[in-house]
Amino acid sequence: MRQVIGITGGIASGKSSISAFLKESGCTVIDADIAAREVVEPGQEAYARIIETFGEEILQEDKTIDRAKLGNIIFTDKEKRLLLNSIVHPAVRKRMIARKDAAFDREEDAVFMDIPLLFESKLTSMVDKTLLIYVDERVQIERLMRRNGYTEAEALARITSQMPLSEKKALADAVIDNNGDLEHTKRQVKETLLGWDVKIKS
Ligand SMILES: Nc1ncnc2c1ncn2[C@@H]1O[C@H](COP(=O)(O)OP(=O)(O)OP(=O)(O)O)[C@@H](O)[C@H]1O
Repeated sequence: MRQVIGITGGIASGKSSISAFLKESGCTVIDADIAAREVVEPGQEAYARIIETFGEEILQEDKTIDRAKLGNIIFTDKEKRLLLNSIVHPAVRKRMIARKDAAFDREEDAVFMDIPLLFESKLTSMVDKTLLIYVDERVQIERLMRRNGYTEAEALARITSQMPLSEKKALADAVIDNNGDLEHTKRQVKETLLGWDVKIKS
């Protein structure tokens, strides 16, 4: 049975680390953040619509969209934020679905989608199963401080601006504990996938 498995979690909970492991094991992992960047590149349909809507002043000299400028506009204007989302979100979904279809055409058994805001953006209809990468807040703060060079307060501010991982836990089909070392995490992923009848190489 072909399955689409959504990988989610919080900031610095370990989604990318798990995705890298799955890719090394020969799986297709479709990254929502990457798709979101690709659909607004020059030449894409969403790119043209964004310029129509927001004007050429949001372009940089090299004609790419100035994401910071656009971010500032939508940060203070809810209507514009919804408008931008109505352009970008369907394009992202379409792109991810095309990648998934291509993987299934290659006879792959399962496809993974790394979607940080899987539950918040109600994208669960895109996936058959959800895998939550979980860490305790203490570990999350430490890893975020180390990775991004944040102070503890900066790390905590970013964590608390998101839906609590404890809430996401209740929504997920399986929870992977990433508090320990990566080998321990990988073992849990393999076991969970085995339980779902998904075979991966390593
Ligand atoms: N089990 C682990 N043990 C030690 N360090 C880890 C572990 N898992 C992840 N890390 C480290 O923690 C940081 C966050 O992990 P990662 O980038 O995979 O998280 P993420 O969920 O993809 O983050 P974001 O959504 O913020 O980009 C990275 O620096 C990573 O190397």
